[in-house]
Amino acid sequence: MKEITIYSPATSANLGPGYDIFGLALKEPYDLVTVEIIESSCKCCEKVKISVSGEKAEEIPLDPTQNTAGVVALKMMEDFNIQECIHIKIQKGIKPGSGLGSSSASCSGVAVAVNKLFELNLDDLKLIKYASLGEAVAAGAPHADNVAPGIMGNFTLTTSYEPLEVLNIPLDMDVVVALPNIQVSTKEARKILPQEIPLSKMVNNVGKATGMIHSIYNKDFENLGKYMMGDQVVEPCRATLIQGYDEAKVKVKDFAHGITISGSGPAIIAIPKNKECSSEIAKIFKEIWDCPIYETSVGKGAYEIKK
Ligand SMILES: Nc1ncnc2c1ncn2[C@@H]1O[C@H](COP(=O)(O)OP(=O)(O)OP(=O)(O)O)[C@@H](O)[C@H]1O
Ligand SMILES: N[C@@H](CCO)C(=O)O
Repeated sequence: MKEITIYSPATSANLGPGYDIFGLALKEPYDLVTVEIIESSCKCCEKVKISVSGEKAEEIPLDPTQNTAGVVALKMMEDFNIQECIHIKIQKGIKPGSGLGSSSASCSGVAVAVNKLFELNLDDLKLIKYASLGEAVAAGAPHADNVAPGIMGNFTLTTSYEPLEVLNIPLDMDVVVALPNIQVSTKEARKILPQEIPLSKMVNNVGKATGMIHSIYNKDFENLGKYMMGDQVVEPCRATLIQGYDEAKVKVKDFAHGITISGSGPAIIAIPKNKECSSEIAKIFKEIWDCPIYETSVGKGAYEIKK
């Protein structure tokens, strides 16, 4: 039967002061999402069947109403009156609960796959809207800062949620990412955040976030890293959840323009000063956490892999 496979990248959200707004697509790690049209007369009780392999596959729900990819597919199929049944095969390269947009990679991958397979011709913004519905299952809120770069690639700004508005900025930059073996659920890491903040912190964070955009346009990675580390609201709350993070911050100082928590953690992302510094940062991360490390760079959004 007809099928399509999508490369769906890991993404790093927030980048310090850009909570729920900033996001980066990474070249590695990534998920592969295959969607196959299966016999309409199949005996499966659902229109959407899911199977998962790879990183922590056993922890991922197969019920399409609980799996982030399933939720997106069901909604798209309902809206476009798609009668066929589909089998979603997710090969996880991104560990769930990582802070690298594992749940969102499935959402983005399936949105792009269903769009192509059924020739829906949806634009990126509509795909991001559908994909973000899946995030509500994993994070308790349909935040778009992972699915936006997951679909568009590069650096994205989700400038509005109602209505959804996303801006995309090309960015060619190396990063080093550590994935400490600590479990942090996005849902829980959102609950510990303050619902109200003093005006002074708002002023600080807007200043740092706007400074980041200026730095990106000027390819000034030194200032980008400095501003990225200036969040006074979210990062200080979550830093306490990641053992070893404070030590890492001190030890990478000479090698990184900046370091922060990726998404809701535990992943940590650093901007190296150069290639040699990238290896030094990777070494430091390995010593502290003895965990998977990715020396990678900003990359493309989800795309079809031609077989
Ligand atoms: N297709 C899926 N892929 C990954 N996780 C899924 C999927 N469907 C449901 N989940 C659930 O979502 C949760 C993981 O999502 P969570 O947002 O906590 O982590 P993450 O996506 O890796 O991190 P972050 O959003 O901070 O980058 C787990 O409870 C997992 O079982
Ligand atoms: N903006 C979201 C990203 C989760 O990856 C959060 O920090 O909760």
